[in-house]
Amino acid sequence: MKTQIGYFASIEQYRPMDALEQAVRAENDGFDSIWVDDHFHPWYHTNAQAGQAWAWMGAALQATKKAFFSTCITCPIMRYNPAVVAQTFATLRQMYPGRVGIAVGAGEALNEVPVTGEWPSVPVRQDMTVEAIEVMRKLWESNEPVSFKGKYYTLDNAFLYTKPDDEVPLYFSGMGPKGAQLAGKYGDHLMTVSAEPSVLKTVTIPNFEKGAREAGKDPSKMERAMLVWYAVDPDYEKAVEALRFWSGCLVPSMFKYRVCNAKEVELHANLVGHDMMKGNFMIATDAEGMIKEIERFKAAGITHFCLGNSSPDVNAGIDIFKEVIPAVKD
Ligand SMILES: C[C@H](OP(=O)(O)OC[C@@H](O)[C@@H](O)[C@@H](O)CN1c2cc(O)ccc2Cc2c1[nH]c(=O)[nH]c2=O)C(=O)N[C@@H](CCC(=O)N[C@@H](CCC(=O)O)C(=O)O)C(=O)O
Ligand SMILES: CCCCCC(=O)CC
Repeated sequence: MKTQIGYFASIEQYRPMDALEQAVRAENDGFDSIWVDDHFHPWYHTNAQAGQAWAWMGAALQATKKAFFSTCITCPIMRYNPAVVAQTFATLRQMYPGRVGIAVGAGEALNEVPVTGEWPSVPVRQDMTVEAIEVMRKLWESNEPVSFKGKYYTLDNAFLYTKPDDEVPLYFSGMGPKGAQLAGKYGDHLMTVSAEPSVLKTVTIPNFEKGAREAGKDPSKMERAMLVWYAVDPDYEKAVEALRFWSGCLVPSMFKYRVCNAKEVELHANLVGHDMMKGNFMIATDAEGMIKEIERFKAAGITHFCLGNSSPDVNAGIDIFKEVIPAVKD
């Protein structure tokens, strides 16, 4: 499978219009795809944003010409009703044929708790995600009104009047072994996030392949996408520190507990050391260093990169890819 290089235009880290300008620049520099975070509260408090992802996608699709777009990722189970998620992405894909996908996952307390007050366990949220996908696919595929009574969701003669000519490709996020297996079974492609190459090779990807085979699919035809943050700067330590905004994502308890306050996440994020950041993010002083970083994850099985740019000079962090992309594409 051919390697694809995507740009993660963060509307948590950057103002929506700045992220849109980054997306246009990234497309012009040769990125294949643009991904956007779907958040209610952000992963840091100071100078953070949290724009609405679908509103941003409509504007960014219109401002670009050919790049593929997807959220990275949408949780379709609580603050959003899956039928409305299906309607939104069907509309976008009809308007921009071939250019729109969706990535889904079991959610984060940061986004679901502030507006629902609910936070079910991981296994329950994974089960809800699987049922939400069933709801979305029924609506995308049916030529007749759909009635459905599931464990979590109900459709009563629901019909999508606005549909694309083909189905919306669905990436399923799996961070843990069970999540990865579900991704293979119920997703069209895998999405994962900042995992170490050894974990990808021995846990995430084998479980994803197992799930795909259980569903009778050929995993070699499915993408393995990964969101990973990077910073490029001639001063290596400055590049590491520029990734501070995302260091809360490296704290496992942020996923286990009901942490929904960005100020609290920031307190934990500020305690993460440079060693941990160096192991989990891509850090380089020049194009050659970035090429090596991408090759490291390609060797572990990643085929589609969603690269979150946290470089001190954001535009330089995009333009360096004019040199990187031709070198890493097969
Ligand atoms: C927590 C793990 O669950 P998993 O289903 O594998 O992954 C969950 C993630 O997909 C979501 O949280 C996702 O919504 C996060 N996310 C995101 C993910 C991604 O790959 C790329 C980009 C993004 C950006 C983004 C996200 N979410 C948003 O809402 N918006 C965004 O923009 C996990 O570890 N699962 C394990 C099982 C863990 C478990 O059950 N633990 C139990 C204890 C078990 C025990 O002790 O025995 C517990 O914690 O209670 C697994 O194997 O699946
Ligand atoms: C390990 C981090 C997973 C979540 C990342 C996220 O929500 C940022 C967009």
